[in-house]
Order: sequence, then C-alpha cells, then structure tokens
Amino acid sequence: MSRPSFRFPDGFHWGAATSAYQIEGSPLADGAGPSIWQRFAHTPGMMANGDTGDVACDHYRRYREDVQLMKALGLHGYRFSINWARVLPEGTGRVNPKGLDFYSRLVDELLEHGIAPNATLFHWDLPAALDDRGGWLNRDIAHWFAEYAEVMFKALDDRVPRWSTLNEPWVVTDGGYLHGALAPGHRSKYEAPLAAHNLMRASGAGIQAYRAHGRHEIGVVFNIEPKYPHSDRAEDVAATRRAHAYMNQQFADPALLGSYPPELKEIFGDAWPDFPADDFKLTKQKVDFVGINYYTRAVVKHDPNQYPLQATPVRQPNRTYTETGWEVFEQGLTDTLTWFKQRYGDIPLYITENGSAFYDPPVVENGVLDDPLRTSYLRKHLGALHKAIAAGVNLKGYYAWSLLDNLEWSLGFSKRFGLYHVDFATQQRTPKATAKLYAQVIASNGSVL
Ligand SMILES: OC[C@@H]1[C@@H](O)[C@H](O)[C@@H](O)c2[nH]c(CCc3ccccc3)c[n+]21
Repeated sequence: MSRPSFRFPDGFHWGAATSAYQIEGSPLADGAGPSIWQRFAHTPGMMANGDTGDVACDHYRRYREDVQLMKALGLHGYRFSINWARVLPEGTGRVNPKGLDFYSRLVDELLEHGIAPNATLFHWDLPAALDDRGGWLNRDIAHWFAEYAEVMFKALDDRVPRWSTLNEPWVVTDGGYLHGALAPGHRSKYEAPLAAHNLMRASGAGIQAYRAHGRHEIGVVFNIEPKYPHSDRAEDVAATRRAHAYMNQQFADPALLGSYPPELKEIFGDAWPDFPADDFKLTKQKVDFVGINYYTRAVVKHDPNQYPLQATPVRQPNRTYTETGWEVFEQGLTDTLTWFKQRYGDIPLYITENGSAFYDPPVVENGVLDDPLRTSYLRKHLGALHKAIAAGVNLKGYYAWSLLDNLEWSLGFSKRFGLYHVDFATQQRTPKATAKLYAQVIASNGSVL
C-alpha cells in the first residue's frame, strides 16, 4: 500500500515561535522599563530554582545568530513578541528609540534572510508602570494598548506582514488574576472576569488602530484545549461544558461573536459583572486570522471542591505525558480546528504554537541531540493538522513552539520545548533531531512525514 501523502496545501506557511521575556534577556537594557514579569521573576519564591529572564537565551544580543538558526531550518516565518516596556518604558507617552530600534533591527535581519516577521504585541509582559495604574483591571488600558499598538504599526508595519494583538488572554487571567501562579500574581474571582473583559476590549482597540494605520493582517491568539467528559454522567458532561466555556469560549466569543457564553455567569456567580452592551462593539472586530495554540486535551469530571469551575482534569491511563504534565493527544488538535470552524465560521487559522517538553538525555551524535519523544509529538500533530485540512479547515500555517529552549515562565528553564537545545551556561545552541525533521517537513511541504 502506498504511503499516505501528508503533502500540505501549496503556500502553507511554516514557522517557529518565541516570546520576548522567555528568550531576550537584557530586560532593562537601553532604557527599557521593567515589565510585570521582570518584577515577578525577582520576587522570592515565584520562580522554579530562582530562574529569571535576566539573561534567558541572550537573544537581545544574539538575535543575528538566532536568525541564522531559523534560516537553517528553512522557516517561512518567525513569530515573536514585542516587550511593550522596551518601547514605552512607562507603558504610555514617551517612546524609547533604542527599544524600538531593537525590533526594527530584528525585523530587518529576518527580511534579509527571507523570513516573514509575525509580531505579537502582548505576550504577558505588561509594563510594570501600567500595572501600578491597575493594569488589566483599569478600563483605560484599552486606550493605553491602542496607543502602544499605533506606535508599533507606524514604526514597523511597512515590514511586518502579520500582527497579533494578544497571546492567550486566558492564561493571563487564570494564572495572573485568579490562581496567582503567574504575573501579576493576584488571586481574585472578582478581578479575573474584569481583566478578561479589558483584555478583549484592548484587543479590539488595537485592531481598530490597525484598521487606521495597518496595511496587512492582524489577528488574535487563543490557547484552546478541547475538553472531553470523563463519563456520560450528567454532572461530568455539565462540568465539561463549563470547562470548555471557561477556557475555550471566554475570549473567542467576545472577539468573534460579541457576547459571552452563559456558562460564565454560572461559573462566577455574583463575581461575574454585568458588562455594558456597548463594550461588545469594541471587543468584536473583524480579524484577518485567528492563531490557535494547541498542546493537549483535558478529560473532565465534576468536582464540587474545585473552584470556580467545579471541574477537574482526569489523568488518562496508558498515555504518554510531557514534562509539563500534558497528555500527547493529537486527535484533540483535529477536533479543536473543526470545532473552531463550526462555531466561529471560516476564518483563516494558524497554529501559532504547538510543541512538547520532554527530558532529552544529552546524547549528541553528529552535532544533533536526539529527542525521539519530541519528534514523535511533531509527527503526530502534523498528521492531525493534515486531517483537519482534509476536513475543510482553512488552515494557513503552523508555528512550532519553540525555536529555542527558553524560560518556561514560573517553571524556569527546566521545561525544554526548543527545536534547538540551549546550554544556558554557555549559550550554545544545538539542533535536536526534531529540528532536522522539521527542516525536512518544510523543504518537502510535509511530504516527508
Ligand atoms: O508552555 C509552553 C508555552 C509557553 O512557553 C508560551 O509562552 C505560551 O504561549 C504557552 N501557552 C501554552 C498553552 C496554554 C497554557 C499555558 C500555561 C499553562 C497551561 C496552559 C503553552 N505555552
């Protein structure tokens, strides 16, 4: 029997992704203001092993070297984020020319090597000065974000073909405002919905600013984790519905439908505000694409003690789990894409993040570090993408997470997602076997799978 062809559509866009605080280092160099992650990482007890982004992958200084790594893979595009506080040290007002200049140089280096820049305006590192003014809890942040976005569009839109307003607002609110594991470390069922709503108001204002100044494409990036009931018991099915609404609809619905799913009032009760109807004229904007970050699924059961969802994930027997505790479940990627199209329509989609953290024994042969589990994860998930495309999903591209091993937020440097291994003591980059496979995938547009 002939091998199935995994050839992807002509023009399919292959990339890799990173984010500013996770790779750049030099967080306060050249006039940059502190971000909430710079502040959080230097708060004792917040970061595994006391790791911080003070150096990270030293990308702020080594970006030319790293663009060479991208070129070696044959990447079509590179998804990176901009540290808002480098460009606007106080978050609004005064522009720091040296901060803007770094991103201008990075963009020029990418273009020089035929790699399309894909810029995310906000990947969690809010300027500390804005957090001091309420941050995502202050409704004025929609204007602060639009001002920042306009500065970036005027400076770089001539060379950046694709922009995203936000990366994963759900993580910001669930981690940063409800459970407190991420910056700014708040724990409040009253704050989380307000922050969530203002994130989507700001995203809408950023898109409006783009319509006034931009010439290419803008979208927003959501993490989607499909939820499957642990049993067909009504309480488990209801818990699964709540978990799905809370993570997968809470942000896409106001952005794409101009409303919230009813489950959110059910989940938050008296902590769910009665938002002004006019706000949804701002949150709902036409987008040119949506980015979906997919890693895993969750099997959900009712749990009256779990707050605020009254739902908890159930570990699956006889399945492979990554170092971050995520089940390898590629069918969830296909299911996510077909669900998204069914609920929100035929919007062009990108997988803007997909990848896995596994412990790789330091076996380097011919300059390549073997990483069979990560390679298997990539193969399986690209096959799942191919199934979604065959099912009619308008998928335009895929960005592997991540180009480099980097700072996995509060988990520190121990969780390695990179196509390239980074020795953080020497900053030496070493390609993993998955990098070699990915390069072949890109060169053959998937046929090699
Ligand atoms: O955890 C790997 C990556 C992060 O390094 C990226 O910065 C972030 O965009 C990102 N999002 C997700 C999935 C959402 C999620 C994040 C953190 C914890 C649980 C779920 C995984 N990742």
